[in-house]
Amino acid sequence: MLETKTDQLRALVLHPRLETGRSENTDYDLEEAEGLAVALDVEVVEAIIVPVREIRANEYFGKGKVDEIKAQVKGQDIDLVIVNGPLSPIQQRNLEKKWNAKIIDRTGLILEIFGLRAATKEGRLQVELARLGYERSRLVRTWTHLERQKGGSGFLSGPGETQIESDRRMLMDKIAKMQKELDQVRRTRGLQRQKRQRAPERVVALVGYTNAGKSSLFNRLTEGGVMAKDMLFATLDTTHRIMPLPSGKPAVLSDTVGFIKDLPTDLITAFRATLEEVKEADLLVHVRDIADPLSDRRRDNVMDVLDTIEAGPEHGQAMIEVWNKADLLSDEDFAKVKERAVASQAMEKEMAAYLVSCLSGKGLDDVANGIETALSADDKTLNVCIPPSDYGVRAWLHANGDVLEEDNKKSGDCVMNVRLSEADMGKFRARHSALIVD
Ligand SMILES: Nc1nc2c(ncn2[C@@H]2O[C@H](COP(=O)(O)OP(=O)(O)OP(=O)(O)O)[C@@H](O)[C@H]2O)c(=O)[nH]1
Ligand SMILES: [Mg+2]
Repeated sequence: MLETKTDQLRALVLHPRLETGRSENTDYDLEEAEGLAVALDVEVVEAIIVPVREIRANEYFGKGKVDEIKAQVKGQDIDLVIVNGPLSPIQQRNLEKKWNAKIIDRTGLILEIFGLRAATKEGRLQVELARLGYERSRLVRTWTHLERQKGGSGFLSGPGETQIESDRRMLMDKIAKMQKELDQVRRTRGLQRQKRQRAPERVVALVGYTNAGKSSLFNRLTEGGVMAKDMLFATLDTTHRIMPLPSGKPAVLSDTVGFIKDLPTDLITAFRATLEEVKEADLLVHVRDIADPLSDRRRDNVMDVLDTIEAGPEHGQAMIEVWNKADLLSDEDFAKVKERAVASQAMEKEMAAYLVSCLSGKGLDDVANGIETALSADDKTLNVCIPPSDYGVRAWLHANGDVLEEDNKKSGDCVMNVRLSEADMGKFRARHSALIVD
């Protein structure tokens, strides 16, 4: 359904700048908040930085500011105030009363965005569950999709006490029901993941800050990929596709939810299943918007989130970086950044980075090669001698490894030199150590 301009909520974006904290990047923070608001399809009437000397328990902002903003909300006919920071339920409630407008804080905003973007059934359930948890702690109805349009019943008026009680009961029921549903979806996904692990394809997961270009890269890299009916696992959902590696071998590429600064804990919990997948990937590809002035800070944010789920290089997981949006760099910056990327590829100790533009397609071949190189970095070779009775093993080696040499002896034995990933090598040693020569 197309919404006309007049249906859009008129929003005021406030970025609280704590006078005590570091504040050098406030402009970008404001810009990010504004961008998120736009992503929600609201009309941003104004976005302003509000200095906060001390956070007040009741209304977050000082009295003077609260009155000032009240006048602005009234004067500009604002429906929604987005506060780009954490509000306690009480602060949110009080400000809503005072300003007579709907308020959402940063967590609420991020939840809404995730809700809009969740593509899979699991994703939708996860967001909804996180949102319900958040609502429960607030005892006020947050902004739901149904209420997005202007003039929805009771949109601006807060619920009364009995309403709150029955809302709370309803929420608990709903949470329990969804938790069940989600458990079911997770079981299915767990099974799929097991299948994927048993399958010979390596799993490569894209991670990165929201809007860095993960999905764009995903689409680019899987362009030539088949939707793999003939592959070993049954379902590839919208976020898993086959990527043909330059050697011709297929890998499974998985697109993931974008990370963001101050990811609400509710969301991290809700997305645990998705994040598990990140953890178990053979390789992480960290997609970064290299033209973003806050690129480095956002890299740190992403690494922090990875750390909380015990994924990434710190936890022994292979990772490379893709520096996207090269087309947005000036010629001068491009040359400098490119030099850094090339240098990183040559250095053992540094994480290899590849400069690309998903928009123009420039650099994508290098990324594909980089992925293949990283995937095979820990490969090991092995000499085996397989008697005819064990020919199933031979097929397994062909499916899972690179057969570098193969010699069929007169005796019927097959002597092979095979390159295997570390993981497959482990499996092979555990099951067929008797067949290993050396
Ligand atoms: N100029 C330019 N824009 C790009 C490039 N790659 C992606 N974009 C744009 O950046 C925006 C975000 O791209 P996505 O691929 O959706 O980013 P994402 O990381 O998947 O974002 P989330 O899923 O929201 O976390 C889109 O508007 C893309 O068109 C690029 O190389 N250059
Ligand atoms: Mg995406």
